[in-house]
This record gives sequence, structure tokens and C-alpha cells, in this order.
Amino acid sequence: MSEVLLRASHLTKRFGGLAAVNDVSVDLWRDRIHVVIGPNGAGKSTLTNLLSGDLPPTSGTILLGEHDVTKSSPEQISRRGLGRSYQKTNIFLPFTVWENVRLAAQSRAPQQPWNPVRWLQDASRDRSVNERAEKALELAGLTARRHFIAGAASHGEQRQLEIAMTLATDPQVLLLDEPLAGMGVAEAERMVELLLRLKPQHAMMLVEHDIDAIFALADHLTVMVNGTVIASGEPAAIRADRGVQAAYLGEEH
Ligand SMILES: Nc1ncnc2c1ncn2[C@@H]1O[C@H](COP(=O)(O)OP(=O)(O)OP(=O)(O)O)[C@@H](O)[C@H]1O
Repeated sequence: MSEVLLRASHLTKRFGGLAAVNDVSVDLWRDRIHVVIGPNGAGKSTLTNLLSGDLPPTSGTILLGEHDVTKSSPEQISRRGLGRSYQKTNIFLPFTVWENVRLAAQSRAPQQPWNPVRWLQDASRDRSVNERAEKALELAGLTARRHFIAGAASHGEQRQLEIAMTLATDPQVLLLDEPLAGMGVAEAERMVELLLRLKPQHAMMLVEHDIDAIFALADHLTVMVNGTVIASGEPAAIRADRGVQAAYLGEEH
């Protein structure tokens, strides 16, 4: 049965006089994909940064499960089960796909000083780390690519790798920033399949621009403009909303 895994209430984030996120509430449910759309500057990235702890809200509250994480650090929030993909910035391009996923899994083990080489050596001895990495690799559909050098993998495979690395931290809530960005049709289809495969075990929030993917994936759609939610609900209802059409989707929709 579906359950709310993350509940953000009345979040506001001000940068000086600008309310980049203005009184936004979001519930993320297991087995539901919540897609946030909106034009440039709408506040989508800022909202994601608030939920992941990368930015503190000016006001509002965030519950992750039963825990109030409004003032928690990204590390604490991650350890409570929220995984966020960071568009390639975490990938070590000279390492293999497997090594990257194993490093991400190792980040869940007790803290050590930052030393990638030692992390690799330690990780190879740690069965639970390896098991978590193996599972993440498989879930992300990358088992056959494990020995590829990450830097030589295709764009689509690198995006899959980001998701595998996020999964290796064993999250229940996933925040994914434009998982289909820059993908061709076949890669985008594979990514949509992957996200649908992950859906039953996770609560997911995606920021996405690809209209076809949005309507293929979204169980719930939130439309933001200038920091404010102008519509939120079932995709079919949002698609028919004239205010949304005028503000965002364009005349063809
Ligand atoms: N650190 C910051 N300091 C000041 N203003 C910021 C900061 N981060 C974002 N903003 C402003 O907040 C508003 C919302 O930005 P945000 O990046 O969240 O929008 P977005 O919907 O993600 O846009 P895009 O689709 O272009 O990524 C914009 O006006 C932006 O200039």
C-alpha cells in the first residue's frame, strides 16, 4: 500500500527580496512518481535543494518518514533515506562503472577521511557494501556494463550510473533532476523503463522538461511558476487546465 515517505509543508525560500519558492507543499508517496515542471526560474531546483537539505528553507517544514529534517544537513538527510542524483558531478570518470557504484555504496559505511584509493581497497573487503552496490547495479540495468570505464560510457549509461550510485545509498525517496536531459529517443525510453521499475519500492520526485516522458511517468504533476504552485494533481487534469496551458505547456498541448 502507498504511504507518504516525505511531507514538505509550506516551504518558502527567499533570496533577498525574491521568493524563489513560495509556500509550496509536496507529499511524496511510495509507488508514485511526482513530476515538477515549470519554466526557467520557476523554483524547481531550489525546491529540490530544500528537500535534499542543500539549502535551508526560510520557513516551512520537511518530514522524512516520521523525522523532522527541516534543519538537517544533506548528509543526515541522505542517511535517513533520501537519495538525490547530482547530474554527473559525482562520477569518477577514470573508474569503472562498478567502482563508481561501489564507492557510492561505501559512502554509507562508517566515515573515513576522503581517500578514493583506500575506499576502493576497503570496499572490496566489505561484503555488505558489495552486495548493496551489486543490487544497485542490477536495479539500474548496468550489470553487463560493470567493467566499462565510466568516462567512456554513453551519455545515457552515465545517467543510469548516476541513478545506480544514488540507489547504492539505499534510499526510499529519490529526487532526480532531469534524468532524461540530453538523451536520444532510445536512451530516453530505457530511462523511462528504469524509472518505472524503481517506482514500486520508492517515492520519487522528478524535475523534467521532456513532455512525452512527463506524461508517461507522472502519477502526480505539480506546475510551478515564479516560485508558486499554479496547479497540482493528476496529469490528465493538469493537461486540460487552461491556466497551465497558457503558462507553460504551450498551444500544442
Ligand atoms: N543562490 C541563489 N541566490 C539568489 N537567487 C537564486 C539562487 N538560486 C536561485 N535563485 C533564483 O531563484 C529563482 C528560481 O531559480 P531555480 O534555479 O530554482 O529555478 P528552476 O525552475 O530550477 O529553473 P531552471 O529550469 O532554469 O533550472 C530564479 O529567479 C533564480 O535566479
